[in-house]
Amino acid sequence: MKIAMIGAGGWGTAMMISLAGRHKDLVLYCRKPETAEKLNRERENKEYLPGVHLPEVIRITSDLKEAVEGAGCVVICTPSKAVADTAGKIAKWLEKDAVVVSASKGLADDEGHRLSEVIAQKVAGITDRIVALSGPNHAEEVGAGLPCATVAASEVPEAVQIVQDLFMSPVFRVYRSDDIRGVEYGGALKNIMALACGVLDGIKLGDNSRAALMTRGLVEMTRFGVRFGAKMNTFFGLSGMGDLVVTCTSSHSRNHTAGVMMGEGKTAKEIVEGTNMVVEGMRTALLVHEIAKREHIDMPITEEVCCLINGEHTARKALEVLMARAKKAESETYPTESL
Ligand SMILES: NC(=O)c1ccc[n+]([C@@H]2O[C@H](COP(=O)([O-])OP(=O)(O)OC[C@H]3O[C@@H](n4cnc5c(N)ncnc54)[C@H](O)[C@@H]3O)[C@@H](O)[C@H]2O)c1
Ligand SMILES: O=P(O)(O)OC[C@H](O)CO
Repeated sequence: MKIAMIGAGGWGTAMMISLAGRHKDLVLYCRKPETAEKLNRERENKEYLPGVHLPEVIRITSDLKEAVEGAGCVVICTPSKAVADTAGKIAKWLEKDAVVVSASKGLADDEGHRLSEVIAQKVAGITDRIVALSGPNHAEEVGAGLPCATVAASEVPEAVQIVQDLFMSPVFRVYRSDDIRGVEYGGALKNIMALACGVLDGIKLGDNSRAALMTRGLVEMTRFGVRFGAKMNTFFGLSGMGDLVVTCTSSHSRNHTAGVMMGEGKTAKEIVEGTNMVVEGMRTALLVHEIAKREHIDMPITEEVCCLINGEHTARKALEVLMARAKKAESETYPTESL
């Protein structure tokens, strides 16, 4: 089956390299012709995934029609803010009943639409085989062939089975899930907590406080997801806790790194302008905070992350606010869905 990857950042490139071990019809799409030409010439993505060879079997193009036409599986892996637009653009060349995979992490808009939802809207009438792929998978490690596990989720069982079969390898283990909401919310919201953990590490608050933040962060993520129809158990799996752990602790994480810089006093604007890479947690925090306010969902960590992004609180002030919250029983803070 032909597989098209739309987005040649670190993650799109790493997935292609992983797929190259077992597939022969692979096309990597990048927006700029000069980037496609450079990747073809150098066989290395020096900007987003340096040091990893791009196998010859991967064709690289800046022609979207060439990438999408004839593909049985199209993976969208742009920054979340560009997913809806990208899905709209691929629609006219998309094969009937092709599987479309959303591999980005974030929300589509401040209405709380998930990425797979906006993809489904854009490709309606052509295919309903939409799958979210999400888990603790840093591109640097996947590109280097280190082992990892992830989750493919969809409401369409045959679509999720196709993705599991296509992506599964001896070093890339794929689990199936029918809870696409939980998988997408987990992947989006853990980036907010990674920013917060980075801040905490930036001002050197220690390991105990990081464990507390990650645990309370998981409760907050779960509370939000369950309110919007996700299954609670999904947050305890790879796409929830698994991804939370890796993003809050790994030196590869752009979100954690950005948080460290915020803790050290850099502004959000300075951080975003200082990198070519996407720091999804900033956009997601602002979107989630708006939704949480509107829906009366208690999300104190997200709120403080937004105060930091907007320059309203210092890291010390955010800590003070979180530590001084009302006394309560731990159990009363869990979402109401029973396990
Ligand atoms: N890097 C990882 O380890 C990793 C792992 C899993 C998921 N993800 C997710 O995958 C998505 C992409 O991340 P990445 O790490 O590949 O990004 P990246 O920062 O490495 O690269 C961003 C890529 O997006 C392209 N881009 C920027 N704006 C665009 C636009 N408006 N339209 C189309 N393309 C645009 C850039 O040219 C570049 O190729 C994000 O949602 C991220 O959270 C990343
Ligand atoms: O580098 P980050 O913080 O964008 O995280 C990348 C992946 O989501 C980790 O699974």
